[in-house]
Amino acid sequence: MIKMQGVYKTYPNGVTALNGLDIHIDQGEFVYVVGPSGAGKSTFTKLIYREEKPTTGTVLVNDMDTSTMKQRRIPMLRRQIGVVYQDFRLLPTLTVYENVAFALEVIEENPQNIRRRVMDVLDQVRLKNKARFLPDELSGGEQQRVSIARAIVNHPKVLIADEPTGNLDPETSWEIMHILEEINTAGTTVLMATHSQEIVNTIRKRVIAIEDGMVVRDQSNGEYGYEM
Ligand SMILES: Nc1ncnc2c1ncn2[C@@H]1O[C@H](COP(=O)(O)OP(=O)(O)OP(=O)(O)O)[C@@H](O)[C@H]1O
Repeated sequence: MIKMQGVYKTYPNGVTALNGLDIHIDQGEFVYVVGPSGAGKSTFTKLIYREEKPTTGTVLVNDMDTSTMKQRRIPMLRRQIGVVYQDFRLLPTLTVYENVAFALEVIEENPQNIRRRVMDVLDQVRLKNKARFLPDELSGGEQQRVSIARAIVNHPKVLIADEPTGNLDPETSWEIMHILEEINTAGTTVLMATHSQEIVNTIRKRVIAIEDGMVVRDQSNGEYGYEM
């Protein structure tokens, strides 16, 4: 369902971030993307939700070719993909409820459905009791759970998490991992870029290691493989 073939990406400043990627990920997989800083992990994920386009090569997501896709089709692609960032990226003046509802309002979902779906998803990330809080009234782990709720409220086929535990303490990181595992068990493909040796070596999944813009390792039940 995610298929990259012969993908190269050179940014306008001349930096080559991806150097011939061939990757195939099936629906329902859980994949860690690991590798040194600057290896191309974020660039790889950005190609999937068409934040960036490859310089050459093809990127297929659910049979849509994101490399040649017309601008007006991008919203349709993004409806199938949820994204979670290291720094949460919540809107600071909106409540927890409003941050999550916003994702549905922009696609003009009807108000009754919005209410039901937002409360369901807040229940899933165990934050129903904080629906009226503002982001800065929450802990880092709670903010990340809101951002996960926002990412999945539209039932995406793919969830991309770019270092979702990067700003969190170990205990909170495990909570986030359990939520990501639950989402994956329900059928969503999860792609997680991470520098956490402990997480990758404990919750074993497929590991794709990228170095200098190339896949140097692709292991099922893999390990982190780098010294911290
Ligand atoms: N918008 C951009 N313009 C120019 N160069 C960029 C841009 N984004 C990333 N790069 C460069 O592309 C290379 C790969 O960056 P990328 O962010 O994909 O790496 P990464 O593996 O995610 O790194 P990290 O683990 O530090 O987040 C780096 O050399 C980076 O400086």
